[in-house]
Amino acid sequence: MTKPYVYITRKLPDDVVDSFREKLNINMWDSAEESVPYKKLLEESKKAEGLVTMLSDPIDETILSQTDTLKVVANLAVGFDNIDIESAKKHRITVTNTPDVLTDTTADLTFALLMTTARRILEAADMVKKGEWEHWSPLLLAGSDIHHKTIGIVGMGRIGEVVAKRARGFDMNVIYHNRTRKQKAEEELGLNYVSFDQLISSADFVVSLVPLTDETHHLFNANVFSHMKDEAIFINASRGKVMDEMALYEAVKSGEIRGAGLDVFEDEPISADHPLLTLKEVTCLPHIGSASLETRYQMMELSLNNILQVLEGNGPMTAVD
Ligand SMILES: NC(=O)C1=CN([C@@H]2O[C@H](COP(=O)(O)OP(=O)(O)OC[C@H]3O[C@@H](n4cnc5c(N)ncnc54)[C@H](O)[C@@H]3O)[C@@H](O)[C@H]2O)C=CC1
Ligand SMILES: O=C(O)C(=O)CO
Repeated sequence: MTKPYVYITRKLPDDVVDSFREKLNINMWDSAEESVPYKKLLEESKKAEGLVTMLSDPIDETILSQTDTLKVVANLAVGFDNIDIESAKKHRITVTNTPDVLTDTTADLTFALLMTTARRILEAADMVKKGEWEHWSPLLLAGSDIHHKTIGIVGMGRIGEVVAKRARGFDMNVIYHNRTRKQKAEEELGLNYVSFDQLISSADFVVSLVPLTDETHHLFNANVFSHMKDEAIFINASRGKVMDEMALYEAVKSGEIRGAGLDVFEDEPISADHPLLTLKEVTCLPHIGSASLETRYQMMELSLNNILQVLEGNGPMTAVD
C-alpha cells in the first residue's frame, strides 16, 4: 500500500520524524530556521494529504481551496491565527493544534518575563558583564516587587490558569478577565473575576494570554494603556497583534506605565530599528514561550500523531474547534 504523502514546512529533527516514516511518506523543507516560501507551500499543499505547519506559515483560502489532496493541517502551536479556519471547514480539511503539552512551559516563561521586567534583570546582568558595576548603592537598579502585588490575567485559559498558580506561589493577588467565568479555578486558586476595565485600572501586572481573534486585535491600545496604573507592567505572551505596539511604546516612554515584557510582536521577527527596542524598561524575547527541548519534542510528536490519526481514519487527537 502506498504511504500518504506528508509535507513539513520546516526541518524537524530526524529522531522525531524517522519514527513516523514507516507509515507516512514524509518530506520536509530543508531549513530549520527559514520559513518555506509561499510558492513552495502552495505547490506542496496541492500534492500532500497532510501538512505540518508553523505559526509563521499563512494557511489561507488560496492554499486551502487549490488542493484536492489535503485532509489535515497540523499546526505546531496551540495558537492557530495563521490558519483560515472558516476556509478549512468549508473545504473539509481538519486543523489540529498542540494544546496542553506546552501549557506549563509557556506559563514558566510568562512568569519569567514578568519577574525579569519587574526586577530589571537584563539591565542588571548587562551592567555586570559590561564592567559598569562600580558601587553598591541604595537604589541601584531598584525595581518593582512581585510578591503581594496584583496580577491581572486577561484570557484565563489553560496557560492563564497555570500562570495564576505560579502567581499564588508568590503570594500575589490574582484577578482575571475571560470570556466566561472559571468557577472551579476561582475556588481552587482563589482568583477574582473582574471586568476588563476593572482589571486594567487595578492590576500592577497586566498579562495577556488571549488568543488573537478579530475581537482581541489591538485589545491593548492607547486608551487601555492610559487607564493602567503609572507603575503597571504589561506582559504579552500570547500574540503581538493583540497590542498596538506604537501605543505601548508611547505609554512606556511617557511614563504612563512603568514597563513591558514581550515575547511576541506585531511583525515577527521585530525589526532591529523598532522604537520599542530602545526602551530599557521593555524586555523583548524572540517568541520562546514554549521553547524547552522537552516541550518542543512533545509538540512535534503530537503534530505528527494528529496527522497519522486523521490519515488512518481515527480522527484527530487535538482538533481545533
Ligand atoms: N508565547 C508563546 O510562545 C505562546 C503563546 N501562546 C498564545 O497563548 C494563547 C493562549 O493559549 P491557551 O491558554 O492554551 O488557550 P486557551 O484557549 O486555553 O485560553 C484562551 C482563553 O482566552 C479566552 N478569551 C478568548 N477571547 C477572549 C476575549 N475576547 N476576552 C476575554 N477572554 C477571551 C478564552 O475564553 C480562553 O479561556 C494562544 O492562543 C497563543 O496565542 C501559546 C503558547 C505559547
Ligand atoms: O503555541 C503557540 O501558540 C506558540 O506561540 C508557540 O508555542
